[in-house]
Amino acid sequence: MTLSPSADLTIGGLRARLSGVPVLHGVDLRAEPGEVLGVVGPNGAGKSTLLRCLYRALAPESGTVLVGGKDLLAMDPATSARHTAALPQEAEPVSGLRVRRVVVLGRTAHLGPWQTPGAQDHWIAEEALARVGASALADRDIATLSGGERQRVLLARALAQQPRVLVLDEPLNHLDIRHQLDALLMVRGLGITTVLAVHDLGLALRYCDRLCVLADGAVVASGPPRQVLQPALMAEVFGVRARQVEISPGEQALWCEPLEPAPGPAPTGPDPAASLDASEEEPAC
Ligand SMILES: Nc1ncnc2c1ncn2[C@@H]1O[C@H](COP(=O)(O)OP(=O)(O)OP(=O)(O)O)[C@@H](O)[C@H]1O
Repeated sequence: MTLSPSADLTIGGLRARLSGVPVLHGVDLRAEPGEVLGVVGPNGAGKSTLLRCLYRALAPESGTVLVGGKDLLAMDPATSARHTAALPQEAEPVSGLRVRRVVVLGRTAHLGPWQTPGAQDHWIAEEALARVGASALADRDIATLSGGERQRVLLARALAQQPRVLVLDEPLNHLDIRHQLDALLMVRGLGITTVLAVHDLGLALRYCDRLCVLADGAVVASGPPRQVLQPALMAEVFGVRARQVEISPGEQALWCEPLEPAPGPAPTGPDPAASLDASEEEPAC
């Protein structure tokens, strides 16, 4: 791995197991300050497992995670929460709490043991809600929100945490296309180092500064999105034929189709084509 003294996040040799099964096999990764780093890969590649190590939901078996040069894995929970904040893929269920209160909870990492949030904490929470376009939801019970609304509120909570590194696991889940684009542009505009697991490779191509491709728990490629999402890699890792298409000067879109037809149920009964009499006329259309 190339060591970058300026990197905000440096992951070295990260190995993790789930239920005793090795899932990450020595992941090396870095993100520069303010960079949006997309983590992509097929289902089961280990993206969520990697991200869970970054927000301390999972203790890796070995390896290092440095945030701003400091050892994240050695930090106490509050210190760690000031360094990384997360939007987990399966956001924990919360009910009976108003949205405003949920977002203020993001300030906990900045408060003393018995300290209650002050005016500045509430102001930061309101600003975070505004950033994700969810101010109108502030007085709602979080349990009553739609999936996309809830996703935006939990993103606001992560922003209110004011971390050095933001860890977002599939933040676009449940969001309609407009809110997906708003969320990506908002994240890019924050200037916070962000690690983003994302399935939509077209959006990853356009909105991430760099991509890391995971397959079977190992990094198989990383670099600028246009260099990474090349046909050979797309075929080998994702099983698709892909091509980058210039849609306007400097703007690429990704076109994909399966390398071979998707597996379907085996045909049953007589072959309809075989029953056609060769002399039968084609129906007129
Ligand atoms: N509790 C568990 N015990 C054993 N293996 C697990 C457990 N949880 C997940 N796995 C396996 O670990 C691997 C990585 O899972 P992970 O959720 O990190 O993948 P992912 O890349 O985020 O997938 P997806 O794109 O489907 O969300 C998968 O093969 C998954 O089946």
